[in-house]
Amino acid sequence: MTEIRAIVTDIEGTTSSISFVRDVLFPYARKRLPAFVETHGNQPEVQHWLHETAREAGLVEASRQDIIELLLQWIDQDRKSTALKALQGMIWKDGYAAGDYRAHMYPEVAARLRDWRADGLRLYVYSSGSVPAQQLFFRYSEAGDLSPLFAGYFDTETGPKREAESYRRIAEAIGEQPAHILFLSDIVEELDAAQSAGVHTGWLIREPQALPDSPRHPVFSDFNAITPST
Ligand SMILES: CSCCC(=O)C(=O)COP(=O)(O)O
Ligand SMILES: [Mg+2]
Repeated sequence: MTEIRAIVTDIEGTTSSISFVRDVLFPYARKRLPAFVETHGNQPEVQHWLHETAREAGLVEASRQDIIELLLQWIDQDRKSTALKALQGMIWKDGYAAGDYRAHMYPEVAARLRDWRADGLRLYVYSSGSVPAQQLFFRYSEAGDLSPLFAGYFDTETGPKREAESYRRIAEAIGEQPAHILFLSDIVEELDAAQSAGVHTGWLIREPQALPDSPRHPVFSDFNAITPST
């Protein structure tokens, strides 16, 4: 492997469990979204994302109630909408601040991120969650405040995670050739896209998931199994 200088990691299913996102964060946002939109719907940033929601759905004239219904459907469908993710992030902020939950981290993740930083690697996040949501996630993690370990965050405003161009943009933004970057994810289509852009890949397949017969990316059962060559 060429020298790896930067690691870009996904969150859900990679650093953290899918069930924390689906069973804790999503229901928290779902329950509070109608009141949040009613209370904060006139704030410019919230207004912007409500407008983007309607635009994404192709709705020309949508009432606030229509948009709320749509967003609730999208939460149930786990739609990776940039607008939904931005609004969810704003709602989650209160839950973290109140101590209602802390972000799940697989047990080895924090120590391994620290090792990589100590080895001089730069760490980044690329997730469908909005950048503010990612920052909260690592700041209020079960393993303490991990946010100082990261040099930057990318969300779907950079582009969809299943498109190669998004990984080229990330490489450019962090000032590295794709060949010096390792992208970690649990989703093979994201890894395919990263590989098409020339980025190295690591496929996190955690127990009890079965290993594929002939995986098209290097497979790791956890972060301890990853040794980026530097
Ligand atoms: C940033 S925390 C919330 C994660 C989230 O909403 C999500 O959709 C996770 O997607 P990922 O790209 O990290 O698999
Ligand atoms: Mg994932």
